Amino acid sequence: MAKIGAAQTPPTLPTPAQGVRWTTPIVETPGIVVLASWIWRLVRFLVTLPFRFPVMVACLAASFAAWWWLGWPGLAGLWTTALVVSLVWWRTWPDSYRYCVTLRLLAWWRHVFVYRRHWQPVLVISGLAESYQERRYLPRIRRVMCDIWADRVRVSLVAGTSPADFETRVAELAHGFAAPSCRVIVNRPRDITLEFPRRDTLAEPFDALPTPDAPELDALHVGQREDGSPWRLRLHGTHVLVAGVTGSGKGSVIWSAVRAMLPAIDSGTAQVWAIDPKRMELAYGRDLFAHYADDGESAVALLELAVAQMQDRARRYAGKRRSHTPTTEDPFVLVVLDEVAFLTAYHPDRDIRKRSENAIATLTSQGRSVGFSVLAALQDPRKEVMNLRNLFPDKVALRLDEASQVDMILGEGARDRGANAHLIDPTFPGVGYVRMETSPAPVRVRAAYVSDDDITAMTDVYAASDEEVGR
Ligand SMILES: Nc1ncnc2c1ncn2[C@@H]1O[C@H](COP(=O)(O)OP(=O)(O)OP(=O)(O)O)[C@@H](O)[C@H]1O
Repeated sequence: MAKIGAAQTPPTLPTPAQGVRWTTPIVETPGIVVLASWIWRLVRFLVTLPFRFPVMVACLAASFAAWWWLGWPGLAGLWTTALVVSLVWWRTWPDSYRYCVTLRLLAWWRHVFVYRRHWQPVLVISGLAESYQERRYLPRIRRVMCDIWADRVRVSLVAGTSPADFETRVAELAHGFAAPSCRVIVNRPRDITLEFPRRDTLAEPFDALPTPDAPELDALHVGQREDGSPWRLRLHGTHVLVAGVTGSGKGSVIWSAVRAMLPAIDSGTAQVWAIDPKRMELAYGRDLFAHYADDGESAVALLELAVAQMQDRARRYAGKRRSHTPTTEDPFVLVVLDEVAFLTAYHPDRDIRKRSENAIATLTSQGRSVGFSVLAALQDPRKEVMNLRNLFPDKVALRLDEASQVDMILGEGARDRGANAHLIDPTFPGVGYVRMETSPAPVRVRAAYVSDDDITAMTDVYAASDEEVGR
């Protein structure tokens, strides 16, 4: 008799749990097969060892040969000679020694004791290990290389996964391998490199850079990239928007660019037209500018003059040439706009707002090929404040307030790829992220700091005379 309250099951129907179930049969692998597989792995390891670690194998082989033929004194002699050669090499050619010995040893060490050791737990916990038919597949480390500031781990992806899976887990990977950040570089299909900096090369500010003799307007040296190489900013043939909260160092990007252009300004092949609503940032070097405006009315007049000159140049070029080469007759014109939202959003006069927006839109959409560029700075990148963002092909994200603003500036996916502009330390002004034309992965950079004294010195040497610039 069924108990009161027990589940009632009709005796003729099987419950779903009692339906037919197929289970995978368990077949025991014979011991000989396991043994053969281990022997095969050992042989493969020994055969490939000289190709994978040629220097280490050669050292061991030479040591063994010295000991075999010459005994312990021979081995001691060999190692003493190696030590002396090493010391002389280190003292005489430190760079080549670092490249050929120190960094290779470091790469080997980090491969074995950091990446291989923690690879499985970090990848499994961060969700990058894949399972298929009850087997686990891990991306494979192909090689670890070190340079002066970062480790580069080359990885083969598991079939069916994509680099985007790694890009969305850069924070987990960085913390997992105790690195300050992680960047994903795609080499080929199923072949990526994870870049882990070992230290922050941009932690120390650096002074204004020397003025070049012949400035390249499409690659102005304005700062340093995280990997120690120069950060070159293109101005000729593009427009640049620099976004960052107050105190993030927008001024240093603008001033570094102007400084790098100085000889071209001096020779008359380039002009800077400046709009400075705060009257603090650019006023200091006012004499360097061909035109200067600091209130709404004069700023719009300046922008409309730039549009008129640009259109005149375009009319002259029509049907004759398709690109601009800076000359004294047709100089490269850089319109610098500090706090562009003052004109497009905050100015009380609606007419001024409308006219400036039209002028900026015209300059940014038509100026590129005739030698007119806009370099604009902005504190708040939201659409309500600046809806012309997309007319600027190149953007620099300095320290931002919110995570959501990163993609607004650098484009979709930039934050997933490691551009954490919202996490930049406030004590690191001038640090930011840029996207280079050659790669979708954002690059961390720092602008050189151009002090007030530097600006004064620049003005003393290079100030444009009114006659020269036709003011
Ligand atoms: N590249 C840099 N390296 C070191 N220090 C810097 C750098 N840029 C700026 N600073 C420091 O940070 C301070 C603020 O910089 P800056 O005025 O350029 O910021 P900003 O973004 O233009 O701010 P705001 O929008 O309020 O004008 C500067 O006074 C300077 O001391």
